[in-house]
Amino acid sequence: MSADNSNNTVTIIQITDSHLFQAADGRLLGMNTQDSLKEVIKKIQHIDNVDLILATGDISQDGSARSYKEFARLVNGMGIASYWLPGNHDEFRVMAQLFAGKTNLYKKITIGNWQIIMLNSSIPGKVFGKLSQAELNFLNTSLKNAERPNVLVCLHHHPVPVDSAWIDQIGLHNAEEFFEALAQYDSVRAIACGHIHQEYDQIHNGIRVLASPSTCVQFSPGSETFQADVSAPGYRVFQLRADGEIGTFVERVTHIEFEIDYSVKGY
Ligand SMILES: Nc1ncnc2c1ncn2[C@@H]1O[C@@H]2COP(=O)(O)O[C@H]2[C@H]1O
Repeated sequence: MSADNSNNTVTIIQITDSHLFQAADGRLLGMNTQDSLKEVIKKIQHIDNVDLILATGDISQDGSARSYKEFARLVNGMGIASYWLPGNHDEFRVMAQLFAGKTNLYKKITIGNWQIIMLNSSIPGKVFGKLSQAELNFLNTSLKNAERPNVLVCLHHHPVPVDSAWIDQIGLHNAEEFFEALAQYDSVRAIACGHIHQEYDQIHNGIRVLASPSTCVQFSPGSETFQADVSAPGYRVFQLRADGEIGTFVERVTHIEFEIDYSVKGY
């Protein structure tokens, strides 16, 4: 995808870890994930001049065709271009079949003065992530041939430890290779990931690593073991400036009580 407005700031919304179910009333740790995504979307619709939406994986909890169709219906309903990559809960084959010929699964987006690269870090049957040789090759080629001077790389799994023992075991297992690839170019301004169900913003190896809250349940930052958090569903706003600078912040749904079962110790 390409749009020629290279002097403009590009506004992007990252949504992640929606965990939709086949059933409209599907719940994750007690929270109805379709309802929480709808509330997040209502809030995003009040933001002016959004150029595109990036969904960074775990769109579905159960990989069902119905969950993807509902996600597409809700997200496309905003009338904003959106691009999606898979997470560990997703069934990429189902996504690819359903959205063949559509732009949603494009892996390279050129907009303003930015190149966005969408990676698939999921491995069937595993909760942790790993970039296959094919994905690493794609990353290298895309960085080499980047059509703009500033690059944002997106993937589901966090490529850095986030100070939470249980979450750090299920991150990107070949993060070293990933950072080695990025280090060969001076164009990479940031990495955006999901999976950790909490906001995150740190510099690693000179590159800014950012994560967004989930559109449903959150995990407690810094917890050694699995722990659902009290914070509300949300999303991250990115303002990608033409000079490579990034403005970014997280927003959350307010004034709505979501049901969460804190006694559940996993899913
Ligand atoms: N109690 C637990 N301990 C470790 N991992 C868990 C636990 N409960 C769930 N998980 C997995 O950890 C994952 C974290 O994010 P996901 O939403 O990908 O899906 C979650 C589950 O697959």
